[in-house]
Amino acid sequence: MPSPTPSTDAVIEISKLSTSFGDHVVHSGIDLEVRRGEIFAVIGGSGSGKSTLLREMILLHRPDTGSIRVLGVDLQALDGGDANGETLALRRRWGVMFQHGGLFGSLTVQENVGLPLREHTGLDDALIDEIAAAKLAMTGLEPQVGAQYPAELSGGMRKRASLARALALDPELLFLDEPTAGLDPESAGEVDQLVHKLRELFGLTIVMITHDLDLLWQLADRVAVLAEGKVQGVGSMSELAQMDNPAIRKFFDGPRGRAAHEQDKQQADVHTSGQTG
Ligand SMILES: Nc1ncnc2c1ncn2[C@@H]1O[C@H](COP(=O)(O)OP(=O)(O)OP(=O)(O)O)[C@@H](O)[C@H]1O
Repeated sequence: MPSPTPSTDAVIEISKLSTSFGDHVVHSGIDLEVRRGEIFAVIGGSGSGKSTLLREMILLHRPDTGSIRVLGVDLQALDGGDANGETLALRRRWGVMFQHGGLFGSLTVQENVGLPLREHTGLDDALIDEIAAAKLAMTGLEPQVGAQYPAELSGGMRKRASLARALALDPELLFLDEPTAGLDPESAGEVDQLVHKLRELFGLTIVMITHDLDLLWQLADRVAVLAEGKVQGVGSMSELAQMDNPAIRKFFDGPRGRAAHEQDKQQADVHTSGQTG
């Protein structure tokens, strides 16, 4: 269930952001704000620049113009690449779950989860293993999974392991790139519940890119719609569903959009009748 009272304290502030690849303009003056404690989703058609925006927020790509502040730090002002102390300090305050997991095939699951701790802390191996095991448990994986290799896991387990790694350094901010893509509905539902639990337990701010309408209706506090290089609208799914903007309407009026909306309404009805009955 989306949180009804997210804080207004901004964790990410994006202003007048523009990005091009050659003469292909991907972002043309994007303004966005992500507030502390909210689950914020970015949606848009294929090629609308969602992944590029995510990459810009985590210092993997530099926009042409505009500014991005993450956790109070102006990313454009950071200098010196990854070796820079301020960059490292910032990187360890966020966790990223990449679309395809991004796990190293030659390392066990536990070694993968412990990797950020090895890179960013001076902790000894025994303690790193202990923390990695705790993170795996947090994401609902059995202890023996730690000794397995990514190729031995199901898609849902790989997502969980990737999430465990993203949580290794107890981040304040979590980026999820298509967290349920490629999963069967049951596994997708489990990831959905897990993300919800993480936010409830740790007050994480979560930014996700997703095409998953169930996830959007169930989880997102606010959603930004990208199209034609611009943010076409920002709001809760219910608010967006009311907006009279062709790019947003296209999203909601498609068959999948209508089906998901119907499902959400049914759930709301069940919830309401449960409360009053
Ligand atoms: N490194 C790059 N070099 C050249 N063009 C790129 C590069 N990265 C992205 N693009 C282009 O920028 C546009 C936006 O890509 P991006 O991956 O951000 O879109 P997206 O909204 O995430 O799409 P999808 O939903 O299909 O993943 C696309 O046209 C893509 O081809």
